[in-house]
Amino acid sequence: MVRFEAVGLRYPGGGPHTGSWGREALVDVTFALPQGSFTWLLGHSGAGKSSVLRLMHLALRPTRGEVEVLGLRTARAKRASLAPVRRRIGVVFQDFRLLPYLSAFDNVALPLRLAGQPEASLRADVQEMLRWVGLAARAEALPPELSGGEQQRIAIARAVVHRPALLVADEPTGNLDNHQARRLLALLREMNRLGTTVVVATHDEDLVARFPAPSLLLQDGRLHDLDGARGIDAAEAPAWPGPQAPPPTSEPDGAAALDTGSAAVSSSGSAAGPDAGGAGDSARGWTEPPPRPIGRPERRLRDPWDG
Ligand SMILES: Nc1ncnc2c1ncn2[C@@H]1O[C@H](COP(=O)(O)OP(=O)(O)OP(=O)(O)O)[C@@H](O)[C@H]1O
Repeated sequence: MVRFEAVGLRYPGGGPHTGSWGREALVDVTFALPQGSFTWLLGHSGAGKSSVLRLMHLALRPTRGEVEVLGLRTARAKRASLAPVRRRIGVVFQDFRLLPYLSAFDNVALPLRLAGQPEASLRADVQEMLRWVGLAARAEALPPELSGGEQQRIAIARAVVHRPALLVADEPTGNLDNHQARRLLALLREMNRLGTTVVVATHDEDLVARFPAPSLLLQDGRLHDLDGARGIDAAEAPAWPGPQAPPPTSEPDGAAALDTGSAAVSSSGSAAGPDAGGAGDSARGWTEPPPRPIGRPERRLRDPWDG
């Protein structure tokens, strides 16, 4: 669950060491997203979308109010308590944030290594993910040797390889063509169907129309229209076992997934056309099959394109 309560956020202003603060980038933002929900985060440039996501993945804390993520109230939490929660969050940054001196493989492997997964099992998981995003052949490439779209796909593979309980994505389709964007969304919806809470900030209205889901709309740092996001009913969805068993204290039971868009995913799959899998795709970057089982069988991702 993600909960914002009367959140205000101010960035330091007036330059370094001046001690002054700018105007509030977020003002009285209040909402709650149940575990397992899928939410669009909408708003014009500068409205505060990235700021909301930074609070969600614990890169920032609110200057007032409370932000609760995966059971942790972050506003006054001890620093040491943030790290284990961060490890359960996948982040797709607007500017990718790949480590330029690590290969594509090592970038994707990072969350698994941080979680202490043995190298032997880790190799298969990373290769699986690289295959899925169509970049298995570029495993040894350094990020500066990859195109913008390829870097974005590596960033996406890194964000989802450890099956996070919460995935936040900041304009994840910005460098992808329409076909790749639809496939990415199908993957995110499939992860969501399995129980991951997903929040996607975007300007892409076509994508939002294609994958309808509750949305949060920001205007000048204020929540404008909750569009039902406050009232998501998460009761019916299956529990998400999660790639890393959550620490016992971290999450109330009953974590549930809301499949608000499985029909949209399916129809998108068919809309992708007869070449949605197979050779046609590898030319465009994404290959079939989508991720084969990673980890225990019950944690497998189903093929989002199998209708
Ligand atoms: N590091 C920062 N320091 C100072 N002000 C910032 C910082 N980051 C964002 N802001 C300000 O906070 C406000 C919200 O910015 P934010 O990046 O959250 O918007 P956004 O909706 O994500 O925009 P975009 O779609 O262009 O990425 C803006 O007024 C911006 O100038």
